[in-house]
Amino acid sequence: MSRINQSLGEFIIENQGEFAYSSGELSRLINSIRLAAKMVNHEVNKAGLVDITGSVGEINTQGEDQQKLDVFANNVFIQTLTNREIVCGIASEENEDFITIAGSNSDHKNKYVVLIDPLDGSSNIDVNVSVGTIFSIYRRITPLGTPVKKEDFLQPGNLQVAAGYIVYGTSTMLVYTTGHGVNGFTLNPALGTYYLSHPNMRFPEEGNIYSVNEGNYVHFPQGIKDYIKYCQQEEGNRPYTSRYIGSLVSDIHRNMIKGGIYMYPKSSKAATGKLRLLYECNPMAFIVEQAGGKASDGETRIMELKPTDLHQRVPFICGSKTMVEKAEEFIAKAKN
Ligand SMILES: O=P(O)(O)OC[C@H]1O[C@](O)(COP(=O)(O)O)[C@@H](O)[C@@H]1O
Ligand SMILES: [Mg+2]
Ligand SMILES: [Mg+2]
Repeated sequence: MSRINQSLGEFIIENQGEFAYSSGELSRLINSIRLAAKMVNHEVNKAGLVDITGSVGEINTQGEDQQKLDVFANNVFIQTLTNREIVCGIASEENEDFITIAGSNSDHKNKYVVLIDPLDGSSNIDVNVSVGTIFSIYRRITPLGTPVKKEDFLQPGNLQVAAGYIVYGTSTMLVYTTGHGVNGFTLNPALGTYYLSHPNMRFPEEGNIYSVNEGNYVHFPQGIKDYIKYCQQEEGNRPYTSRYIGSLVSDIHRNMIKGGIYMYPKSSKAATGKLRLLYECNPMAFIVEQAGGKASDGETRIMELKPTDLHQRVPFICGSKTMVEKAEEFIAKAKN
């Protein structure tokens, strides 16, 4: 049951009954993410001050120039989850391998694994443009009492028990789902409390915003080029408006509120696209679908893809249902 301005803590407790395996552990897990996000929010708001700006001068496991805030956010989430003894393993976009968390009794008794993109939209940190954090939660499939294994992290997205993101923008919001719809909570910085501001978020069936890095246009597959041309044609409610922030969380958050499509296709420069299946595409796909939208790699439902590698990348198209279906139509036509 939800009420406007209900606090996130109240909402979690009042809705934990909805959850199939409710034992309070998932609630504690989401509460820990809420806490870690507040600590990261505090640093993000200082972006621009010397000590938190710029690169650490190292290339991360993604081959990207790792930012100080990437490292800070990664440490905060890993520490907060580890200290609260509620997860048996964590996989992060910033870490080569997954982290096993035995627990203080070294008994590997915890049920959940968490996968995180601790700081999404890193290229926007130093230019004061909104960034985010993305999280995805699964029940482990290996036996309790044994160390977590890689297969616990390589589960298809449709087995997620919860997923969400935090957007650090004009305000800070935490948006998540446990498979019972999508709810958004805005942080009141004065009180340090998140309040339910966006109950039961829904993607408009159709929208008029398209989000894609058109700088890569010449490298895109023909189907994507044809769809972008379709978006720009003078017909019906087109041409659509082009909006691209370059932070996945912020682009999808805007499109969920206003209606629109986000695309990060494969290209001749990136044969499998750029975005990571485990840390970005699966959790955002769960949110998008729970809000009535659609998410695919252009052909296959993202959440049905069987992951094979901790850092695999996939083409990603998601948003308003009819717009994603139209894009898939162009992709299929160009293939024939
Ligand atoms: O600059 P590009 O190639 O358009 O890529 C932007 C995309 O890359 C990302 O920044 C990748 O995420 P990270 O910042 O977590 O590495 C997405 O947030 C964003 O949508
Ligand atoms: Mg990211
Ligand atoms: Mg990141």
